[in-house]
Amino acid sequence: MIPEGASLIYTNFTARTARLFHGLPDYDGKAVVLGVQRAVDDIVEMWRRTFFSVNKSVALKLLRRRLERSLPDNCDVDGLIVEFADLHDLGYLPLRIKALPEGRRVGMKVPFMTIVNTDPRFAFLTNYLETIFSDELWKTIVNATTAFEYRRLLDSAAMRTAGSTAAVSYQAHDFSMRGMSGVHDAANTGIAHLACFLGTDTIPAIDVVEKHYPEHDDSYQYGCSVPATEHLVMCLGGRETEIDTFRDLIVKKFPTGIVSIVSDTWDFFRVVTEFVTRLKTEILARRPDSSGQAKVVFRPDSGDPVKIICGDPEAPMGSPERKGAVECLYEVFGGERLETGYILLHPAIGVIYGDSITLARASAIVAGLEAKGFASTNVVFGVGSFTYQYVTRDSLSITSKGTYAVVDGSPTNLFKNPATDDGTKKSATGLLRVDEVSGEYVLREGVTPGDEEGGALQTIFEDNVFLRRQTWSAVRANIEAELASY
Ligand SMILES: O=P(O)(O)OC[C@H]1O[C@H](OP(=O)(O)OP(=O)(O)O)[C@H](O)[C@@H]1O
Repeated sequence: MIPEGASLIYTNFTARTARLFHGLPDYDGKAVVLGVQRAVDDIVEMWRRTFFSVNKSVALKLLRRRLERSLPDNCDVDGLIVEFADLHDLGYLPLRIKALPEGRRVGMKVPFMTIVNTDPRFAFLTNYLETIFSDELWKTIVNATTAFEYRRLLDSAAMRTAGSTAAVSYQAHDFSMRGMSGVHDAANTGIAHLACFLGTDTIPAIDVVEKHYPEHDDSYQYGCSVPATEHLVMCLGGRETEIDTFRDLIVKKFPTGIVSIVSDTWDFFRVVTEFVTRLKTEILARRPDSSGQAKVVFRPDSGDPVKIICGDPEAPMGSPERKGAVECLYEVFGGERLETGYILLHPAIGVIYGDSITLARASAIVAGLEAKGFASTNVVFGVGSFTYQYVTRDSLSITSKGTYAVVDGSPTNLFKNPATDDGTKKSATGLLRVDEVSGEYVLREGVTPGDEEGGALQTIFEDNVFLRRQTWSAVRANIEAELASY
């Protein structure tokens, strides 16, 4: 549909508005740039595997079959096939992709990526790829922005109540995989959590960062987990002998290090009162493993998370339910009063809650613990699909728009600005340049081709060659710098 004389099309990707994003009350409306490198790698590889490396006649036959069977006959399939035949002869995607550094945060309507064709025969390609780039990127960016908010919440609560953020890298653990849309989705958006935290049960996300953001040091820690039971394990042990299942796990199967045990199979408050009293000697006798820790972590998994952890003010006076999990464990094991004045539970025990956690619930739990005099780091959060799947592309309105083209040799600035919109959908125009001014990314529109070459958007990919690859430690360093400057 584009004019025959079009030789260049230039498009940008941007987050347009955070109106629907659920951040902390002081969220400043920026998006975390993440996943571009992974998406470019996978899209290029997908084209290699399904098109360029397939015998030309076979590739074109498959393409023709799909086009003819899915489009009405008013479409010029022969014309499309000629374009794809030429592309197959070229043998790669003739694109220049520029992006902001991953792990940095960018304001709304400032592009984090631009794409332009490098061969005048394939101007159509730029926006032909709009959908797949959007599809591969939006959720990683939204979830990285959410993970950043969890990190801000937990860092600031830890500083206030524990006097240190040392434990926070492990204080949010990714529980989302079973609630995501397949392995691809879980893995490629699970990297968002790993940009801000180390703990994850989305193991394929570790594979993704190791593959696409490799470190030189083979011992680099991209992400980690701990031994943890599911309800099945507890059910297999039997209701009447549940305490024996706990004892077996604590004493025989995992006599050292961290072990996390789901504890609500029948009666959570019986576990954190009666069972822990009976098992106290065995729990305190456990020894550190290579992590330097020896901790039994109790996992409630039902009820109101805030009340279960912090206590239910409407429960009967003196009842375990009124005290909540942390206070119950404190009564049995004690803890240390930190210099901040808040109490940290004995290092031999801990609590993780991972059922339908949201930023709002995590905030309420942290505040509830603080109000009771307990450090925020007494609880670890299992951040699951209730956080990472309850999002849409509109959470940050991530979109792609063509802003510049060359047609019949003439450059033209493009833009949309619908009269029926409130201005949110108004696009940038012309060639774009992003500069960093006092730590903020600022967009300049309609710049010259020479000016477009400079600025913070850096060429990461050109004509099948990845030119600038970030390591995961560089991504995390950017996240840390963003946290420090918030
Ligand atoms: O809801 P999410 O945010 O994804 O959190 C993860 C949840 O997934 C698991 O539940 P599971 O499906 O095993 O069963 P359950 O709901 O009966 O606990 C886990 O026990 C958490 O409760």
